[in-house]
Amino acid sequence: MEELRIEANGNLGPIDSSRIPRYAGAATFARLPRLDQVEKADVTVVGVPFDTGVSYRPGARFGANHVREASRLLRPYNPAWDVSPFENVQVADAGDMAVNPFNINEAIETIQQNALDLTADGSKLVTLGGDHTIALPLLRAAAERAGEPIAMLHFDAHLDTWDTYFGAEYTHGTPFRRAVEEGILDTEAISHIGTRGPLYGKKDLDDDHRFGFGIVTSADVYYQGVLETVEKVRDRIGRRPLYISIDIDVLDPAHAPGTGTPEAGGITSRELLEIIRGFRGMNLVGADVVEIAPAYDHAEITGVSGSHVAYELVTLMADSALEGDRFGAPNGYAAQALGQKDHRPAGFNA
Ligand SMILES: N=C(N)NCCCC(=O)O
Ligand SMILES: [Zn+2]
Ligand SMILES: [Zn+2]
Repeated sequence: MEELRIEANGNLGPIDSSRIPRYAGAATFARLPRLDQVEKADVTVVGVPFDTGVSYRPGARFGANHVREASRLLRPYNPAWDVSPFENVQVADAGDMAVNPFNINEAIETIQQNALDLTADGSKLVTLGGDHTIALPLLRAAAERAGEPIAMLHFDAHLDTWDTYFGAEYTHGTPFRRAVEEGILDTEAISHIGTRGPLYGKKDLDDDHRFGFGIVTSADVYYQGVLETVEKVRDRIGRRPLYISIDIDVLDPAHAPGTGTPEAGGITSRELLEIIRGFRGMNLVGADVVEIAPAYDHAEITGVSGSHVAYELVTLMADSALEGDRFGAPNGYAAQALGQKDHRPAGFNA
């Protein structure tokens, strides 16, 4: 069947859902072209079907395709930013990395190499997991491309700075401890957001603090709100090269039931989307959305959350490619609601 796509500024966009029903055909992220259909992508979305690192419910190996399916309903204009991301930059879907499910060490090597290959021409990567183990090789590749240790914001119910499970060093509960040990993170500029739930002991927090992490708990987001959360981390990170890793279990299980290690008391999808919008102008060099396990999902709730989160990350990358300094510029609906109406995108009336 012919693909009728939206095209603008020389960028090949999504299949036009007003001419080809959005539920028809094979899924790519947001119905965007595959990487082999474009000359070069500024932003590449890639899947990593890998969940050999999980400590509880398996199934995140199916996460990327679940997000692609749920992303059919995304539309090309993002009103919270007044930006059409797929018009500003070329975004494409590279499909899935072929990762060995029986050998974690080999899988990590493969992911790192594939991430380096996909970013060799300067493209930025948004990776759909996969369990959280995959963040380590993705961070290695991002730090290598940046040429320096990078800042990181880690959205998660969990710290993921534990040491080992059953003696295993590379698991979904340990990637950020490994990353600090390897010196690939700028430990002046790393924070967890959305942390909550029971730990093994107080030592978990002491270790985490020693590694340099700041923590904005899920309760902090509730009590201080989106804007203060954004301001705090923006002050801490500034314009450093930034990687954002989003474990979907940062959301309350009501907003993301389809995940392997759910914890009650999470942030809402509205809060998460608004926090990302608050990062306008920050130097996002790479991102992932992980831990989506469709077997535990219902009515695509988690797939929808994941697809919108990835869409905001892509928008942040596309917005940064536009002219002008956007750092700290008010953005998102919360900023608008607080009276910064001059930044309200055209078309929204009071
Ligand atoms: N990264 C995620 N989602 N979970 C880590 C949980 C590790 C544990 O079983 O204690
Ligand atoms: Zn988690
Ligand atoms: Zn995690």
